[in-house]
Amino acid sequence: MTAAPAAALPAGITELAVYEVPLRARFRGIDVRDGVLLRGPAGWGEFSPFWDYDAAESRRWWAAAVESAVEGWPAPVRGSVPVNVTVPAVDPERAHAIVAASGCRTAKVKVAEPGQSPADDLARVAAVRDALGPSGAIRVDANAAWDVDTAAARIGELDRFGLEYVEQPCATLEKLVALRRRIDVRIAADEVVRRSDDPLRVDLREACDVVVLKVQPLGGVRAALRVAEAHGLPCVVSSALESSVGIAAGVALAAALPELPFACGLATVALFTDDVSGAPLLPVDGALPVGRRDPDRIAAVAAGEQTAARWRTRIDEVLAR
Ligand SMILES: O=C(O)CCC(=O)c1ccccc1C(=O)O
Ligand SMILES: [Mg+2]
Repeated sequence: MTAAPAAALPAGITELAVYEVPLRARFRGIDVRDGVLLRGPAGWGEFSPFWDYDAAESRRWWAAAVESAVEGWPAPVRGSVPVNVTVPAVDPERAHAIVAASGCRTAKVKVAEPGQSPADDLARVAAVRDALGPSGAIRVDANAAWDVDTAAARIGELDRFGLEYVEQPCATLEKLVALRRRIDVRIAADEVVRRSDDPLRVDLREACDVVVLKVQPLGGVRAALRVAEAHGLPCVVSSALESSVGIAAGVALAAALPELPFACGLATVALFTDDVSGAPLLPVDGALPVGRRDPDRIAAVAAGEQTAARWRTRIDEVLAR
């Protein structure tokens, strides 16, 4: 970064670097991913809240980056983390190719994309089942797009291909509770937890079977471990589409959880056309190794001055109280 933000950075932060990397396919309305890397005594951390999130919501993301850079992470209880391949809302041929190339035995498929039809979802999930074979696991993520009736109908159709769970099918806790009474497929809670004012106190009883944990939105590895403990449900660690620096924090969380019954959504560096690290955290045989990544390729993926300036402003807003 050419100039530091105006506000004082936390003690120990010695360097900021802004990256910008195009995605291979549009994902959650994003074509280019950007974010800030922070260097501290424990190593590098990532701060990359989405641009549609305000300063208040971004504060937990900042806390996660500072934890990574200044404090570091709790000790791992496993040395590698099984992961799912993430399939954006692409056509069936592309979905098939993404899964086949991944080496993963679990796939997470985006469904209910605005502008697409139920037939598009069915074709994509069919292609993913074909690529995985009968023994692979398929989960779908609707990102809160459906009302209860629509969710029940769509999940019934998609479950023809065998679903491990459906992530955030409806927006609210009440709708998830109503839906869960009507379907046999497990429900995973994502947005209702990570976008809540208090993720520790969301009443998930009867709303879901699985909790999705994301390091940045929950405010760090330790904060996410507390969320896992508070709910006492099986957890899946997933990314917020970070570079390998941020993904390493997700892997640290997954590695520190007492139980890890499902594959984690941490293979998303594969959605990037490039990475901040020359040793990107990409899955080998469906798993990621535990360990940090340094941004040794930051010069190659450095953001332009406009993007860098935008991030300086954003950090100032997050630090202003
Ligand atoms: O879980 C995965 O497989 C990848 C991560 C992912 O889907 C995601 C990434 C960025 C923002 C939101 C989401 C989401 O789970 O909805
Ligand atoms: Mg999700």
